This record gives sequence, structure tokens and C-alpha cells, in this order.
Amino acid sequence: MALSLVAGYSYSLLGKGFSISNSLHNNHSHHARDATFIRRAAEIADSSSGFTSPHPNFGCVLVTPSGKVAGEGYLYAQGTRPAEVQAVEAAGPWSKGATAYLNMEPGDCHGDHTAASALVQAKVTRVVVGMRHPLKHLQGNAIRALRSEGLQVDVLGEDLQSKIIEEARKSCLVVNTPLIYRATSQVPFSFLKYAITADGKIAASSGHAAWITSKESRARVFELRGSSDAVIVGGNTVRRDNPRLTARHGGAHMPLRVVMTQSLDLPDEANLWDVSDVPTMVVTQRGARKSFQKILASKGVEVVEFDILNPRDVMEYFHDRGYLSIMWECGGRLAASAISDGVIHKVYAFLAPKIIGGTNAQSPVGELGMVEMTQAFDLLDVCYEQIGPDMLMSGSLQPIPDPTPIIPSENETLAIDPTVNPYEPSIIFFYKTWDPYGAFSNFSAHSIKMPEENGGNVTWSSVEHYYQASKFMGVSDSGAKDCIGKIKSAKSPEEAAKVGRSMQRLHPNLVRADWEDVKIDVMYSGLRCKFSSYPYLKSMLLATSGSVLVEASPHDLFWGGGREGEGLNYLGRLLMRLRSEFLGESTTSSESTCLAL
Ligand SMILES: NC(=O)C1=CN([C@@H]2O[C@H](COP(=O)(O)OP(=O)(O)OC[C@H]3O[C@@H](n4cnc5c(N)ncnc54)[C@H](OP(=O)(O)O)[C@@H]3O)[C@@H](O)[C@H]2O)C=CC1
Ligand SMILES: Nc1c(N[C@@H]2O[C@H](COP(=O)(O)O)[C@@H](O)[C@H]2O)[nH]c(=O)[nH]c1=O
Repeated sequence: MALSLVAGYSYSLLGKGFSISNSLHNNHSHHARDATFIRRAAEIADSSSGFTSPHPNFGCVLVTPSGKVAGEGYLYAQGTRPAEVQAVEAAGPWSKGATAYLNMEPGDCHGDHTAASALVQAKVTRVVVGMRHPLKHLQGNAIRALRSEGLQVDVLGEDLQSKIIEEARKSCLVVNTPLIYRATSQVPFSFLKYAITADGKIAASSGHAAWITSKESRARVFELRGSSDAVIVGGNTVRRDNPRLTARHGGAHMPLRVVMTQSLDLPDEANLWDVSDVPTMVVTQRGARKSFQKILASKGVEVVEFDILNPRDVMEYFHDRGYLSIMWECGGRLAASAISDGVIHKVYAFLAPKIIGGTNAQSPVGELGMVEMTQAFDLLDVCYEQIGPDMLMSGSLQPIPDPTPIIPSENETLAIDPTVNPYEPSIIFFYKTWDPYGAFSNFSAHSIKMPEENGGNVTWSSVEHYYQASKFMGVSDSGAKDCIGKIKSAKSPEEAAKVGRSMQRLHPNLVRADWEDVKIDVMYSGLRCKFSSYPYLKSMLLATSGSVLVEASPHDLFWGGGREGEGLNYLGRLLMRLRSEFLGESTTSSESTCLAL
């Protein structure tokens, strides 16, 4: 049973040990109680930080009418089971009549096994939502769906308003700051981290910087790296420090390592060129040192050229790549350029109790062109924390953008734009699961049941799990079976992709010999199964009729469309083929190998 009914205390199965005493409960207003549990939902929403790549953070706390926590859940990664589904399972019969506290409105509310359907089926009667989903195409949908099922839905800042509620709402904004940036600007959330001496230097005048801060501070830096999609340094830092930039924090997630360099005058040998565990990307000026670009590519380093290399264009590119959170770990020159471009949103300054002196020793931010103190940027929401002998000061350069929506009226109808010709073929882009049409992605949380060679059948958590595992199928080697097992038990599609790709690279002998010939068919059978198993997905696909479907991956030139349309877009093509088949337009209807779930 998920609930411990010790008088005045509650305890969740997740072992996180959260409780609220009856006396406290009795003494607080309803707002205080709602605020407490919303804060808790926001707190657990961040539980996967450092283990998976940044994604929208969802937490759910189910509370009985007497104020006891019956179940909790959080989203582990994109494409995994919703927080609400987990909380309802943990609460069992205690869900009935309970209040669900959600830090953010759920995204997907179509079909079964979604956050909304789980709450409805479990007979939850009230839902308190910390904030509406900030992405426009998802905003309000789940709230409307829940209300239409008769649940009372109270949204903080709309249905509930007070100082204590506003503070609780802030914790919801903070835990999804990167997503809010994605919704409100064309760049990911970025933070600048640096280590300085007490006299404000990031290195000695010689350029030597290892180390300014303590082991404890550097351990915190590893955590910050682990919570990011990418870590960026400039060319000088590579030449001077030969950094590794890995997240050695004990979590599973490793960010992409990025070097920004105009000259591409980088060493032939560097720690960052070892990509056996973590990928590296070099972003540079178009045409820079073509021969060195080839050397880097031969080592497995991705090189991306820009017409004019600058932080803003790089961040816009990273936004298109679906990244949510970026850490800048560069020196003062690049930091100043990024701040001037307006792409740095937060600063983490680690201050060590040391003096190094030196008139030529660098400071963490180079020339910004300011001449009077009144021009200085004031940091907002500043926090101070002692870490070992050092101090960490963090603060925002800009307030978190306000995602407050214009609340759509109940009977609002979509205005028709007369400039749009409905007969003109349009292009529908899809990529990350939280994008519009994100359900088309292989990483979406739709399990599929596929037949096995021995006549049985297997359920795969996502098309990506099935696709990656297929690389090793039919190979009579216990190593190949191990790979399949590891991919099958991967906790998320991104983990399945990581395991599959690294096994393929490290053990090419375990990959089926005909993989390159069959991979498109394998993908097609997985997609066919997915869209046949979920009627609402099939309808969604059919509704795109007349539009070209493109996987908007700017870097995958086989499955995706590429940055400038140079990709082969096989994923989009297969979906269009499937759509034709469903529409009965295709004469080459393939035999379905999918089993009903
Ligand atoms: N204590 C700390 O927290 C840290 C200290 N350091 C120290 O800082 C020093 C290096 O500092 P610094 O040279 O400022 O840092 P970086 O090397 O991080 O940044 C400057 C370099 O970035 C590249 N770059 C690309 N685009 C731009 C752009 N638009 N504007 C500016 N630079 C761009 C250039 O590389 P290219 O020349 O290849 O074209 C340029 O030389 C080293 O001594 C290092 O040890 C570095 C990081 C953190
Ligand atoms: N010197 C300095 C930092 N420097 C940063 O760390 C990088 C080295 O990372 P790695 O090779 O992974 O250990 C280096 O290039 C620079 O970006 N960081 C800190 O927290 N404290 C310090 O004192």
C-alpha cells in the first residue's frame, strides 16, 4: 500500500519521506497547503537532473482529503512514463477523491496512459496546476480535458491568488526555466560559470588556472555540467587548459562538449578529440582550415561552420537542435561576447579565498563597453552558498520570462488566416517530443509489440528501443544478445539510442551484416506498428495529408532534413509512405508485422 496512515504523517512509496503534520495542516489556510504540495511537486520534478538530458520537468503529488501524500512521480526523461501515471500507480485506491498537485500542466492528453487519462481513470477529484504549459501548442489542452471530465482544476495565479501562492508558483517557473526560454525566445537557456580568486582573476597572468577553486566546488561544477545539454569553451581555453569538460558527478548524463573557434588553430592532439565516451563539436567560421576540419572529422568530432561565428547564431542553431540548457565555461573574451549578444541568462561565480594578483591576469568577463557603474548589470534573485572553503554566488542577468498565457475562452474558435491557401502544400516539421507533432518522433512514449524470431513477441518501450535493438538481432553471439538486453531495459529512448550507438561503434562485429540494407525496413515496421496501435496517432498522421513531413534534425542527415534541407529525411519519408498506405493510396501495402498491444 502506498500510504502510511500514521497519525499526522504520510509517506510515499518512492521513499522520499515527505510529510505534513496534521497540526501544521490545521493551522494553515488552504492556500498554504496547496502551496506546500505544489512546491513539493516542483522539487521532485527536478529529480532526473544529471541523469538524463534536460527535458520538460514534471512532478505529481497525490494527496488524500485528510492531507496525506498517497503517491508521487516525476518524469525521468522525454518519452518515459508520465509523472501522473506513476503517482496514481503508487497511490493505488487512495487516488480516488484525492487532489493531484502538478508543477506544470501536462503536455500530452490524447489517448490512454497519458497524464490526464491517468488522473481521470483513478477518480482524482481536484487538480492543482502550478503553471500552464508554456508551449503554445500544448497550453490549456490538458486543463480543458480535465475540466471537461468534471475534475476541479485550479491554476496558480488564475484560480488561486495570494502571496504564498505566488511564491509557490515561482518554484514552478524556476524548475522549468529552460523550457520557458524555449517557449519565449529563439535561444536555449544559457548560464555562464566561472571560478575566480578573491582578487577577481580567472587565471594567473601566465594563463595558468588549475586550480582556483576547491575539489568540493569542482564537484558542483560536474553537477552543473550534468544538468546541461552542452558545455562551451573558446579556442584559447582548449590551447591553454586542454580540458576534458566531462561531468564526473556520478550521474549518467554527459553533455556535448563544444569549442567555439574562429581561427580553428587548435592542437592536433587534445582531450576533447577523444570522443569514445562523450561527443565533441567544434563550431567555426565557414572555410576555416579545411584540412584540419577533415582531421577532426576523422576523429569523430563534428564540425559545424557558420557564415559569421558569433554566440547568438550558435545559440539559435542549438535551439533548432532541440537543446534546452547550455553551460558556458569559457574565459573572459568569449564570455563578454556572449553577454553582449544577450544570450547569457544566469551566472554562477565560484569565489576562492586566494589572491594571485597580476595586472595582465584575466577577469571572468572581458570588454563590455561600459564606462559608468550605473551601466552595470544587476544580478537578480541572488543566492550565496558556501561550498568547502569557497563561495558560490549565483544570480540571473534577466528575469525568467513571463509565460503567462492569454487564457483562451471556453468557446474560442480558431481564426482563419485568409492569406493561407489551404490547397498549398505545407511543410510540417517535427523533432523533439515536446514540439508540435512531437508524437511523430521515435522518442515519443508509445510502446510497440513486435514479433520475435522464435515466434513469441516483445514489447519495446518506444520505436527507438526497437530500432536500436534490431541492429543486433539475428547475430548468434552472446554479446549481441547482451546488447539487445541492455537496450530493452534502457530507461528512456535517449538511453536506448546512446547504448545502441555506442555498442555499434565499439563492437561492429556484433551488428548484423545486412544492417545497412535492412535498417529502413526495420524503421518502417516499427513506425507502422506504432501508428496502427494508437488510433489517435493514426488520425493525427492522416490529418497531415497534403503536407510534407520533415524530421527537423539539423545534424542527422540520414533520418532528418538537415540544417538547410540537405538531409535525406528518411524518417519523414517513411511517415509519408505510411500515411499513403493508411489512406489506401499505395498499391504496395506491406504486410503488418505489428501485434495489438
Ligand atoms: N577560471 C575559470 O573559470 C576559467 C579560466 N579560463 C582561463 O581563461 C583563459 C582563456 O580565456 P579566453 O581567451 O578569454 O577564453 P576562451 O578561449 O574561452 O575564449 C576566447 C576564444 O574563443 C573563440 N571565439 C569564437 N568566437 C568568439 C567570439 N565571438 N568572441 C570571442 N571569442 C570567440 C576564439 O578562439 P580562436 O582564437 O581559436 O579563434 C577566442 O580566442 C585561459 O587562461 C584559461 O585557463 C578559461 C575558462 C574558465
Ligand atoms: N580553473 C578552474 C576551472 N576551469 C574550467 O574547467 C576546465 C577544466 O575542466 P576539466 O578538464 O574537465 O577538469 C577549464 O578549461 C575551465 O573551463 N573551473 C573550476 O571550477 N575551477 C577552477 O579552478
